[in-house]
Amino acid sequence: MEQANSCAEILIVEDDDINYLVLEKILSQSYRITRCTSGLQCMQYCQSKQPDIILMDVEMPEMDGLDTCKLLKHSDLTKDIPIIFVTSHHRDEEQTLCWQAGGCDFVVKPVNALTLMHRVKAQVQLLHQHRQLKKMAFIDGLTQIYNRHYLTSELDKCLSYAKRNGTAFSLIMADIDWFKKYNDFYGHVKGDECLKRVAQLIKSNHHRGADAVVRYGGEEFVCIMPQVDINGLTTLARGLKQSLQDARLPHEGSKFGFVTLSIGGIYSNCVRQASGQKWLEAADEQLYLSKNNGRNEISIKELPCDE
Ligand SMILES: Nc1nc2c(ncn2[C@@H]2O[C@H](COP(=O)(O)OP(=O)(O)OP(=O)(O)O)[C@@H](O)[C@H]2O)c(=O)[nH]1
Repeated sequence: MEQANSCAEILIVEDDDINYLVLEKILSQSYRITRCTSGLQCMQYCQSKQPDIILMDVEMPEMDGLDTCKLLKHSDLTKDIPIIFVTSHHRDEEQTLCWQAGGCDFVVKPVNALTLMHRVKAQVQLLHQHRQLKKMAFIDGLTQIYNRHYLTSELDKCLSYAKRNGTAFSLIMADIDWFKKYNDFYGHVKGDECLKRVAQLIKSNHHRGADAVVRYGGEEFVCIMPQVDINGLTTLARGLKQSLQDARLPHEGSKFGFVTLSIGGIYSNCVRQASGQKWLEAADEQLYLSKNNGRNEISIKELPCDE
């Protein structure tokens, strides 16, 4: 595999050196180029790292470009990568096979440099727009952290990944205490300000890129933490409680005098239950234990495994 340049990453899957060099010369001015020389190598590469776009040769020994494309489109991890076929086939039925396999476009050999540049540029633009829209759809307008749609979309995927790899996973559900009284005392505008501050405090408690902080409901938050075990979860939950204590956001309606969170934590040191719904229900139970224990409390439990 060879790398060059910056910006979007284009993976060129091409077994022939001359053909590869032609494509690389056209694209390497504007994009980062990676090369795989077979369908199998491409599959392996994409499991660990997903390129922005794939330029796929159709004819390759062992696994051809069409079969490679079909396999990529079957995996959650790779199904959204746009695949442009590079084909010497001109007939309609051969080009139809490219579309049917899941390709988003194709260029014919011998490759016209201008056509290739424009086809790739169009896909890169679509990709940016798609990512922007996805980001907007997944961000909570008030707090600017992830929203419930994000959780619904990502939690099961993260859990399946953890289950496949037998790794740890933890989840926190946290709810601001007596928030109705906060709104009643300070008004909704200040209530919104408080939600923003708390969201930022929760976010700044997490330093790993894999963690995600979500506004789950009105004054309820969820943190998902891949590869975090009981020790990590305990540290993070205590850190969260402490950061609220340090911030001391005034709350006249609370017996503590400042804004606090009731926290429910669920962990599995080796994930076997991949249903996000089950994790959320279990975290909710722990959260309500914390509420019943007087609030500003942490309750943590291992996820019961019913498999
Ligand atoms: N300002 C503001 N308030 C909100 C928002 N979303 C939900 N709330 C308020 O959050 C309050 C939640 O009240 P409850 O569910 O009774 O819970 P609580 O008062 O926090 O009581 P405990 O959870 O039992 O400690 C309600 O008054 C909602 O109106 C929001 O976006 N902005």
